[in-house]
Amino acid sequence: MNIALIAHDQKKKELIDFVKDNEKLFSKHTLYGTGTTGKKIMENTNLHIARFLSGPYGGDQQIGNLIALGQMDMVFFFRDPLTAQPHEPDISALMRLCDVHSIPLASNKATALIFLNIL
Ligand SMILES: O=C(CO)COP(=O)(O)O
Repeated sequence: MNIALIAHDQKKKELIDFVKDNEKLFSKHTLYGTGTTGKKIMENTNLHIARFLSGPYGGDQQIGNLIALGQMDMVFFFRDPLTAQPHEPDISALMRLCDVHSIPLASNKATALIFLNIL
């Protein structure tokens, strides 16, 4: 599967720990990420992440493009609901495209844990 990994700054540690804990499962898939999230996951695991731009600079939109093209199977996007994001329209657009194309989106760890069953 093609899987996108994205986290806002306050959620990066949570996503990195989650990916580390499940590294063997994730290693079976092709992984994509926004710039900083992808970099930090690669620094903390042996996984390769195809990185796009950082979220505020267009990374969310680039991942949305792959969703629109039917080239993304699952999205893990640990969002920070308590901090205003300058690129909120891009974030909404990414989540909207997941709904338009019926792509599973885990926006928090509880959902991500359930998604593990189908990795
Ligand atoms: O802002 C993001 C998602 O909206 C994530 O971007 P980074 O991974 O570059 O921090």
